[in-house]
Amino acid sequence: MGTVNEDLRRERDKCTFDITELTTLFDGGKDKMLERKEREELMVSKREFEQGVCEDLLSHKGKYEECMRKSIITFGHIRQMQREGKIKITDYKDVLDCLLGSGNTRDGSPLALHYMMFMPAILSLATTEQQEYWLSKAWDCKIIGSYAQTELGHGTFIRGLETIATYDATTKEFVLHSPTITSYKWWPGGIGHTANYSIVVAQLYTKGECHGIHWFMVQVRDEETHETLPGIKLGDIGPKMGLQPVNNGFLGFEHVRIPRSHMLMKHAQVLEDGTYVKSSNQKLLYAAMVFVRVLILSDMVNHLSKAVTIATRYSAVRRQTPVIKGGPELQILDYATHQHKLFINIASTYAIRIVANKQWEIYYKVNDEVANGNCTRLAELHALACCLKAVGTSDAASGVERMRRACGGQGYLQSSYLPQLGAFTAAACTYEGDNTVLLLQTARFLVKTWQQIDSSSLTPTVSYMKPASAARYLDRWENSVEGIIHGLQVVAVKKIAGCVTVMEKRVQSGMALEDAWNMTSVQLEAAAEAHCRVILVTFFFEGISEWLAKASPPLRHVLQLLLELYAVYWALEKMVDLMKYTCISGDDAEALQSRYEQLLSSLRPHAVPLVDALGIRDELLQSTLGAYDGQVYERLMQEALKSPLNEDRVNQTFHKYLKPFMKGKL
Ligand SMILES: CCCCCCCCCCCCCCCCCCCCCC(=O)SCCNC(=O)CCNC(=O)[C@H](O)C(C)(C)COP(=O)(O)OP(=O)(O)OC[C@H]1O[C@@H](n2cnc3c(N)ncnc32)[C@H](O)[C@@H]1OP(=O)(O)O
Ligand SMILES: Cc1cc2nc3c(=O)[nH]c(=O)nc-3n(C[C@H](O)[C@H](O)[C@H](O)COP(=O)(O)OP(=O)(O)OC[C@H]3O[C@@H](n4cnc5c(N)ncnc54)[C@H](O)[C@@H]3O)c2cc1C
Repeated sequence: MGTVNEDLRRERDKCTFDITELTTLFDGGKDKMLERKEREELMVSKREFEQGVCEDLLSHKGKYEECMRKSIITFGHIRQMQREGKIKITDYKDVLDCLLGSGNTRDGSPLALHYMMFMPAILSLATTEQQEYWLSKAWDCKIIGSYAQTELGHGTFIRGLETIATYDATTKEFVLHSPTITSYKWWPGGIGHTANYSIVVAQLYTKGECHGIHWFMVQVRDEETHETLPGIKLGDIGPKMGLQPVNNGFLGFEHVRIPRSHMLMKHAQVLEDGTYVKSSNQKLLYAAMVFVRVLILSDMVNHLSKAVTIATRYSAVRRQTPVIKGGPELQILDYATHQHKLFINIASTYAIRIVANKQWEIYYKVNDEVANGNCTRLAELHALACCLKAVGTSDAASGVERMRRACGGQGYLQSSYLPQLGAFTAAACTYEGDNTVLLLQTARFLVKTWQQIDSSSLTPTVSYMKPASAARYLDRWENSVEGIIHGLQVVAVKKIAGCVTVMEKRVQSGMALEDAWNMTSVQLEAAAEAHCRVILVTFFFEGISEWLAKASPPLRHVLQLLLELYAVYWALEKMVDLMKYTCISGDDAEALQSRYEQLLSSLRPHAVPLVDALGIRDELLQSTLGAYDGQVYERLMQEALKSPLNEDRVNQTFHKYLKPFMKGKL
């Protein structure tokens, strides 16, 4: 729009640090930042995007069709980069990170699953030969894939899935069948109208024996006509809370035959004669889910970055209520309550980016070990990915909701883009494993770790449990980031130990272990969350320390404030636990509260620069409230005028219904 809003300009004039320096750290280095900018420039410079209609105003069908048009431009570009060797399948995590960050459809993409689940599942579950065959086709988009695991009857309990794959040794084929309505696949993204292949999860039967769930490549549509293949029943599941164009669908099979080679056989195999060869570790079959949970944490950074950018810029522009009679109205960013809403989420954005990067490092390390036959850290990785996916998506979802409220009524408008971000993050709390269920998986690992604490050496992410369980670990409270980490560690350990004690008592009183677990599961979920808080603050602390070593003094100061705010915020949030389990005193708690308020004031001048440094260009932010120039009122009006209801001065319903009603004729 041109001129920058005066208030926003003033905020930027006061900036004390080099914004590009921070963007470079956030992006993971200068090269990565330049690559991202170049990629985004190419994507948004495509004129075809401009010709589109506003997606928010379209029907369910219209949204799908418009998003398909846009996605093809995006993915055409990605394919071009891949053909030119600029992105490689070997850096698949980077590819996904880039795609998700640079996605420029408003409400998801029908091709999202192809990249987010179909290809990762091939990478995790297919043999080298299968990968060579399927990945080259998928990577080049010669085929488009979906991932069909969840069924109408079962999402969480995957061992209870009902789809059957029976091996027929005479024809060397599997026969896929959906025996009940509850066995219909329900939710696979892209299956509605986009994908022509899908990875399907089904109970494997061979030689009359069931071997549990396995993963199969199934063609569902003709490659030329896109017509559904015989025996396949599929369709769209209808409008959702958000992510309309993701094209989630249903899928059923009536005795559909696929070749033996279409079972993904990296970990377990069915030989030609029907002999089943078990995986060295059956949980390796769940590898794709672990990868995607790790990916989801990275994706939360994208959504939260957008939400805090929108809300912070808007809060600098928005003025409301003079504090001194007759004085100017304050920028809402100056209210401490508002800073309390905003700044923790800015800090969370940076924290989740750092933690997500650290989680990727662990993921690749453990994966390398597994490839060499060492599965020692598999359970730890699973527990880590589960709790970080659960707490990360939950923090992002509540953060986005807080940002929506921070924008008052305007945040409720689709044109603000906050409702869509809310729908993205809400969905992430459910998909790839409901958050409660995932936290209980982590709890299971923590309980086992606690029970073996004296007899075995602890893996790195739980190594704090041993020292933190010692009576003298925290005999003096310290109000510092390290002190808070120690306090949170003690809370986590005592909560886990408490759960074990409660369960043991319940079992001793005659309760079955399963019932004791269920009855204690509210506490178990909280214990897993407490452990995850330790991980989040610790990884953020370690990651910021690495950034501090590279940063110039003015930036260092701001990063330290951000880290401290994050730690103090969570200490205050968890004060009841700290009071219960550690030696923190009422005076320490008061001092922390007062420090928190100081931190809000100290961060106030840096708020706009901190979100500018996230580097989201307007075309990707797509928000009336969050654009760089802060011309919010002009944009709001411009978007409102596009409403189809404004096309007629008098809507036909006036004559048809309202007028007769007002005249008492209806
Ligand atoms: C890139 C595109 C660009 C586009 C650009 C343009 C657009 C830009 C914008 C685009 C934005 C995005 C758009 C939207 C995309 C939407 C994506 C949505 C994707 C979501 C897909 C899905 O949603 S897909 C379905 C996932 N559905 C689940 O996720 C089920 C959960 N349910 C379980 O996952 C199991 O059911 C559960 C609980 C483990 C129990 O499994 P179970 O019953 O077999 O196991 P048990 O509990 O008995 O546990 C037995 C022992 O196994 C251990 N163990 C268990 N798992 C283990 C593991 N993985 N690794 C190691 N160990 C493991 C455990 O710890 C126990 O260990 P121990 O015995 O030693 O204690
Ligand atoms: C937007 C979106 C996209 C999706 N995309 C795909 C896809 O592409 N492919 C695919 O296969 N699936 C997909 N899913 C499905 C998703 O993976 C499942 O919805 C998810 O795993 C939860 O399963 P469910 O819906 O059966 O919930 P349920 O398992 O029925 O859970 C319902 C409630 O019961 C609780 N609960 C269930 N079991 C337990 C337990 N053991 N202990 C305690 N509480 C429990 C849960 O916490 C939850 O609150 C998608 C879902 C969404 C929303």
